Formats: sequence, C-alpha cells, structure tokens
Amino acid sequence: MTADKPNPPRDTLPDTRSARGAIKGYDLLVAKHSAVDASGQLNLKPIEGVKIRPVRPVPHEDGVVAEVARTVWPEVDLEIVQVHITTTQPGRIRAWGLHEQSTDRLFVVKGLVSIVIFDGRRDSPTFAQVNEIRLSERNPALVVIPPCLYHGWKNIGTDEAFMINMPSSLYDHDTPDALDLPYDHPRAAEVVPWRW
Ligand SMILES: Cc1cn([C@H]2C[C@H](O)[C@@H](COP(=O)(O)OP(=O)(O)O[C@H]3O[C@@H](C)C(=O)[C@@H](O)[C@H]3O)O2)c(=O)[nH]c1=O
Repeated sequence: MTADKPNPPRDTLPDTRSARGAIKGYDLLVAKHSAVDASGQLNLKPIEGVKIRPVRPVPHEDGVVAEVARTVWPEVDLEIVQVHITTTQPGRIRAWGLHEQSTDRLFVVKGLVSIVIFDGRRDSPTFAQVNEIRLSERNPALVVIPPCLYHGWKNIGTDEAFMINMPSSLYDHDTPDALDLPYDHPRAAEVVPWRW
C-alpha cells in the first residue's frame, strides 16, 4: 500500500481468513487504534476545557531544549503562581484527583507517564468522555486540566518519572483544593471507567 492509498476499512476486507468463526477467539479481538493521524497529530478529541500543546524538543550541540510554558501561548491563559515538581515511582498510580477551583498544567520532564482525564461534569458536552495522553521527554506536551475533572496518572516507564505542575492557584497547606477518589476504591470503577 502506498501512503496516498490507505488500507480499506477493516469491515470491507475480503471475508476470508478474518471471517468471524473461522478464527478461534475472533470475538475477543479488539481493533487497535493509532495514537496519531497520518500527519503525526494526536488522534484525540479533548474533553471540554482540556488543552494539549505538544512541544518540540530542540537538540543543540550539548543536549536538548524544550519549552515548557510561555505566557503568550493560548494554553497558558491563567497566571502562573507556582511551579512544582512531583515525581512518581515506576508502576505507581496517582489517581483520581479532582480540584474544585484550580487548573493543573502538567509537563512530563523525564520518564514515561500515562495521564488520564475523565469528564464527570453532568452538564458538559463531553460528559463521560475519557482522554489518555502518554507523555515522555521524547513526546513532550503541556497538558491543561481545568477544575472539576477527575484526573490521574501512572508511571508506565522503568525509572522514576518527573513531572512539572503549574497549578493556577497557590497550594493552600491548611485547606488544599484537592479531592481524591482512590483508584482502587471498590466503587471507583462505577465513577471512572478506566482500568490502569
Ligand atoms: C502541591 C503541593 C503539595 N505539597 C505537599 C502536600 C502533600 O503532603 C504532598 C503531596 O501533595 P499532592 O499529593 O497534592 O501532590 P501532587 O503530586 O501535586 O498531587 C497530585 O495528585 C494528582 C493525583 C493530582 O491529581 C494532581 O492534581 C495533584 O493533586 O506534598 C506541598 O507542600 N506543596 C505543594 O505545592
């Protein structure tokens, strides 16, 4: 197949070897989907209010530069009031968090992380939608998560992952704007349809 002549959709393939019933376990097979389109753009419809700005790492003679945030970017429309680093050990899951006021702005500096966002806002046009974004220093992006969305992440790499967060509100140590639904709570799957 050439690039300008894509494969026919799966259900128009000749009904020979792939025929249901001719292959053991066919009913259990799940069609894979590409994370990017043919031009390399993310194949993802963002939840209402979520913004993802892919960033291009620029190699130089001694290493690599990647921009994390610039106030002229439309994604950075709220003031930057604090910047902190949060790390996650390999295999560890941090979910589900929800902020009632604050917007999170996440950037994976090192490591391989799967960030998942779930829209539980009943009045949202993207209610019940899930976004998964896999990021690393090879595929960097700024991810903006507005308030009232369930979100969390898993370190799916082999080393400690380092992530920058630039929340839109100062962390209040006495009364943090942070609610948690532990991902392993027996009823968590009733709320967020995601298995890590
Ligand atoms: C954010 C923050 C936390 N802390 C302290 C409080 C706490 O004891 C410890 C860890 O705090 P956090 O768990 O809030 O840190 P953090 O890793 O930022 O938690 C995150 O969790 C994931 C699941 C999310 O949803 C994020 O939005 C965020 O809430 O660090 C500060 O001292 N200053 C800060 O600015």
